[in-house]
Amino acid sequence: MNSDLHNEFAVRVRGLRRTYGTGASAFEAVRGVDLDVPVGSITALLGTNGAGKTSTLEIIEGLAEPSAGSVEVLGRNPVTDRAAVRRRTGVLLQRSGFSGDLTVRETLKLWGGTLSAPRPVEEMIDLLDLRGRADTRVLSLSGGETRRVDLACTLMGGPELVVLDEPTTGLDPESRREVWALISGLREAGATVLVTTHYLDEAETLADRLEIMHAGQIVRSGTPTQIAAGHPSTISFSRLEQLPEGISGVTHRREEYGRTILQTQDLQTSLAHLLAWAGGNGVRLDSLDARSPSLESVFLAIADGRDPISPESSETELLEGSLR
Ligand SMILES: Nc1ncnc2c1ncn2[C@@H]1O[C@H](COP(=O)(O)OP(=O)(O)OP(=O)(O)O)[C@@H](O)[C@H]1O
Repeated sequence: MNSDLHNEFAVRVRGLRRTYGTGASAFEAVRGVDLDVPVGSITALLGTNGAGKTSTLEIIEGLAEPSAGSVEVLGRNPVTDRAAVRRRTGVLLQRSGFSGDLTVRETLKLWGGTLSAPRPVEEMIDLLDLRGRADTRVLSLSGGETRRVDLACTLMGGPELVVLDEPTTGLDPESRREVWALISGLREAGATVLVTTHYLDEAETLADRLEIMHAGQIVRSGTPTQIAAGHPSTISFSRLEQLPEGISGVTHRREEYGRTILQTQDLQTSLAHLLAWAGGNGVRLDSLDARSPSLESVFLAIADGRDPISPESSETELLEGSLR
């Protein structure tokens, strides 16, 4: 690892702001973001639609300048030290700009020519499982294969920091899992990964640390377990009109898509109470489902603007200026 990477964070962002347009039409897409990506970690940046993830990532990638705040990537300024940072960073954009007329091998050769120390083309073909498609033109590839070519290019320079913007969007479940294995392998090889994704299961499976953005700010930060802690568990079943009053621990009830959904802070007690009532009254709870707090429930609460968490009830860092 490079000697000037003396600090423990591959990316450090402080008070980052990004405004599009000026005057009356100005829009602030990033509103004071602090973000640390520990060296050797996989950090996932998640967010509701239009939260500002891409706007933030573009600044980290050195493609845009912040309106305010500071960004350090591998200890350097990604805009003014762009050449140095770029050599040590692999970026996967949502859409790559490669010509579809070239074959996979030609594309990798061409890309390798732009790098100072590229890994061999044939090694990348094997790593991304593209051997059978090496002489196929990129425009004839499936979505998953095209994404693997993009990833091969991202990894070809042997980057210390890998920035992946939605790496598995549009991939089938099998290809997604292959990409997950590849990303985990990067961490094992000592690289740092910053990834954005819309898939919560992906973030939960892969990431050591999550940063959740909403309306231009980071509103939750921590491990997946820390983030889910303190959120209610849910019990659901096919809609029932008649339910007992005051099931122990239940804090909220709603009906959605033909199901009754109960939220509880004490899943075991509420479930025991409900089952005892159902058993005693000959009631069948069809499609009964009980689950502990998940990242999904946290995320939906943030997206809906209802966020039941309180700072006392969780280890999660409740960040200043969170939900509005
Ligand atoms: N060039 C631009 N000019 C004006 N507004 C923009 C521009 N680019 C993005 N925005 C706005 O900034 C906000 C943040 O956009 P951004 O693409 O960073 O969010 P995101 O979290 O990546 O969203 P998504 O996950 O939906 O792609 C959005 O409201 C978007 O409409």
